[in-house]
Amino acid sequence: MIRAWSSTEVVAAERPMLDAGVPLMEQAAFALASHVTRALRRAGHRVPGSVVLLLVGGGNNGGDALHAGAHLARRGAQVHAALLTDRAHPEGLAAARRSGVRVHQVLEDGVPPTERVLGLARRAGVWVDGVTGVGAGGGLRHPVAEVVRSLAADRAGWPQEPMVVAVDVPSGIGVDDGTVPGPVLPADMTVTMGAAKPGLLLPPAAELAGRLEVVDLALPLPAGGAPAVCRLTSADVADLWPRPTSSDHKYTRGVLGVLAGSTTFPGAAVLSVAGAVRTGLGMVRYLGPPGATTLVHARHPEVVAVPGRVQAWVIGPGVDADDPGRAEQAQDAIEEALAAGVPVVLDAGALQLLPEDLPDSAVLTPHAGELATLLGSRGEAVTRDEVEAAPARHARLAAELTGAMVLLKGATTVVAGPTGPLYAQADAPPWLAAAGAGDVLAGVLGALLAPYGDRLQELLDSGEDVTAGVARLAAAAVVVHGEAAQHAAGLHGPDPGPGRPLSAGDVADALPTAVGQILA
Ligand SMILES: NC(=O)C1=CN([C@@H]2O[C@H](COP(=O)(O)OP(=O)(O)OC[C@H]3O[C@@H](n4cnc5c(N)ncnc54)[C@H](O)[C@@H]3O)[C@@H](O)[C@H]2O)[C@@H](O)CC1
Ligand SMILES: [K+]
Repeated sequence: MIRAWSSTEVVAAERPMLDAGVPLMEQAAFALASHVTRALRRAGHRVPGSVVLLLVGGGNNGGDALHAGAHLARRGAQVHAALLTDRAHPEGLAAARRSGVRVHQVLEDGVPPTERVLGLARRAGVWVDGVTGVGAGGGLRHPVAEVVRSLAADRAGWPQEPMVVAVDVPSGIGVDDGTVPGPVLPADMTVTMGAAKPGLLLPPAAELAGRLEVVDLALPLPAGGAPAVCRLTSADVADLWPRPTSSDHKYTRGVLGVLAGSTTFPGAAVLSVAGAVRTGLGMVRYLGPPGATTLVHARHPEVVAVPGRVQAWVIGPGVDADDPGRAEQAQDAIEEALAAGVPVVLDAGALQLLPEDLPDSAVLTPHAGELATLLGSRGEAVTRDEVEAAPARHARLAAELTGAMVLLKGATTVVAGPTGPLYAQADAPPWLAAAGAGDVLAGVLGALLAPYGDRLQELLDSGEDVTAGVARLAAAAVVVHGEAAQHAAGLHGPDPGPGRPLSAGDVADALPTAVGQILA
């Protein structure tokens, strides 16, 4: 699991080590230089002869860049440092000069002239972004904001873009909330010090961080304390997977009720059932209109289409909340699920039928537009764009207002409960942005929740942190769904290339392979 800690916690953890004289900046800079070296080699270049430009701000982030530049210069790189303020880190600057880094004080009347920085930048194959790190907030300010904006625009126009390496974070992101309040130079790699920061995992900032490398500085982060943001890996998913044993039967493996599909959207029923069945569970009970039931049976004859006891529910994919009969049926199912105290996934149409208060064993699965509508119905008027600009904050707000777990779908999906760490999963290839993919995800999540349904009350009674458990399972469902999409898009294997188009059905069909690979 990748854990991200807030900038306050990281700075607090660094303090006793710095007081004890541990040379954290030297360690950080050495690791940074090593990562740049490795990245150059991966790209088929050698360090001697490579031209590196350090973009240096006035704090310790610039200090890291200068010290790393000194290492790279000693390894034979031609290193230039563009000082974007008049207060560059003194020891870093001295070390850089001693090692042959060419230092350019590019300020004119206190302002770095963009053309001059661009001139240096165009000669370099690697740009090291050491403008600001955890010490800055609220987006880059004038005048460095203009420099960074021009560099980002200039780079995008190059036939062969330089490699951008961000020091600690891409300068200008919202380090703790993942927002992008102003210009940011998108990085190919971010070398982050001590621990990942929330903005490196949360969208939209995370999408500007590139490959993430965490430098272990042995920081005394609170033992057992909760990080701000987590990201599950396939290995974490394997650990929590409900692997069947020889003593299992269909009821112990979980029975999932699926109320999905309508005359208008019968396909959603097929896809959400496929998501559940192909993830693996004891049984699916399907409730829907006759036409959709026929379609479901044609694909999944094992599905039972009569009501009965279930251990979890998926309610809402393809359900038209404006169809009074169907809305009433969905509402009854929601009430039944909540009264029985079993986990329930509330998707699509069901999001318009929510009761006032929900438990955190209910998982809402909106996309940004649906979340904006949901928040609007709770007195928080926001647009879809506002949700997309700060997904973590809005997902958390919706969780606080409803009491439920919120899984906000996107290129990076965020899971937020009313309390506890957030999860941010970036497992989906862009090919997954296709109709019906969300229906499959609802089914996957239902299949993962069903085996826990009967034990939920028991877990609550024993003081287990159910919120944390449900959040983890929701994040796990996103991992499995994303992995299946990788398979369906042909993105597995040593040299996968650009991938290929997929349908939601292809994703469902790839689920057994994805699960098998995760558990292998
Ligand atoms: N505490 C330490 O000794 C360690 C710190 N490390 C590095 O130090 C960084 C933190 O250093 P600092 O606390 O000095 O802060 P930063 O270097 O992150 O930022 C402070 C600098 O940015 C400027 N600034 C602040 N807000 C700005 C804005 N909105 N727009 C433009 N400029 C702005 C300030 O004037 C100052 O020059 C970390 O991100 C990491 O890179 C690492 O070396 C590890 C050890
Ligand atoms: K930076």
